Amino acid sequence: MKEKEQGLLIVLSGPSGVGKGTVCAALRKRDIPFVYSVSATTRPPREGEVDGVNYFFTTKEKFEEMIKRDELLEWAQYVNHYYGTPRRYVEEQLSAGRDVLLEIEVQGALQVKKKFPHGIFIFLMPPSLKELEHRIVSRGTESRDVIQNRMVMAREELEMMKYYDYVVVNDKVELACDRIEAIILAEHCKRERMMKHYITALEEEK
Ligand SMILES: Nc1nc2c(ncn2[C@@H]2O[C@H](COP(=O)(O)OP(=O)(O)O)[C@@H](O)[C@H]2O)c(=O)[nH]1
Ligand SMILES: Nc1ncnc2c1ncn2[C@@H]1O[C@H](COP(=O)(O)OP(=O)(O)O)[C@@H](O)[C@H]1O
Repeated sequence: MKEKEQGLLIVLSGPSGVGKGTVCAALRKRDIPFVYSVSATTRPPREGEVDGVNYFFTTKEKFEEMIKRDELLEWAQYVNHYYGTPRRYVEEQLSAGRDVLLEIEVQGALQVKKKFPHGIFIFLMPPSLKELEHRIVSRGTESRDVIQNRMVMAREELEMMKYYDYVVVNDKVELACDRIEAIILAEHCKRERMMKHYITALEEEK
C-alpha cells in the first residue's frame, strides 16, 4: 500500500525588494498545489496588507511569548522588527502530504535548514544591485533610511546565496515563476525515484 509521503518544504529567500512578494503572487495564480505559510511580524502593516493574509501582525511582547512557548519554527530580527514562522500550520500541512512554501529571510532559512535538511532552498536574485535599489525605491513603501538599511542587508544577504540549493534570477516575473515551478517538479521526480513503493510495484509486476 502506498504510504503517506510528507509534503515538500520549499523555502524562498532573497534580499528586500528583489520581488519575492510579486513572484509569490504570480505563483498563486498558477494554481500550483502548494500552501503558503503566513508569518508573524512586529512590523506595522503597509497600506493594503491584511492581518492573517499577508502576515499575522502582532506586538513585540506577544512575539516574545511565541518564542518562549516554542511556537515558531524559526524567527529572526530584520531591520528592527521580528519575523517568524508559526510552527503548527507548517507541520500539519507537511504531514497531510501538502507542499508548503515559506518566504523568509536568510537567517531564518538557515535555521530551517538545520531542522529540515531535505527542504528545498531557493534564493531569488536581482539582475543587478542597481536594479534592486530601483525596485525598492519605486515600490515607495519605505523611508530613505529604511531603504539604506535594506541595501546594506541586501549585500550581506547575497553572500548567503552559497547555502541555497538553487538560485533563480528575477529578471522577468513569469520567467522566475517558470524556473521555480521547474525546480519543484524536478524535486518531486527526484523524490519519486527514491520511493520504495514504486520499486515494490515494479517488482510485483514482474
Ligand atoms: N525569518 C523570517 N523572515 C521572514 C518571515 N516572514 C517574512 N520574512 C522576511 O522578512 C523580510 C522583510 O519582510 P517585509 O517587511 O515584508 O519586507 P519585504 O519582503 O522586503 O517587502 C523579507 O526578507 C521577508 O522574506 C518569517 O517568518 N521569518
Ligand atoms: N521581475 C521584475 N521586474 C521589474 N520589477 C519587479 C520585478 N519583480 C518585482 N518587481 C517590483 O519590485 C518591487 C519590489 O517587489 P516586492 O515583490 O515587493 O519585493 P520583496 O517582496 O522581495 O521585498 C515592486 O515594486 C515590484 O513591482
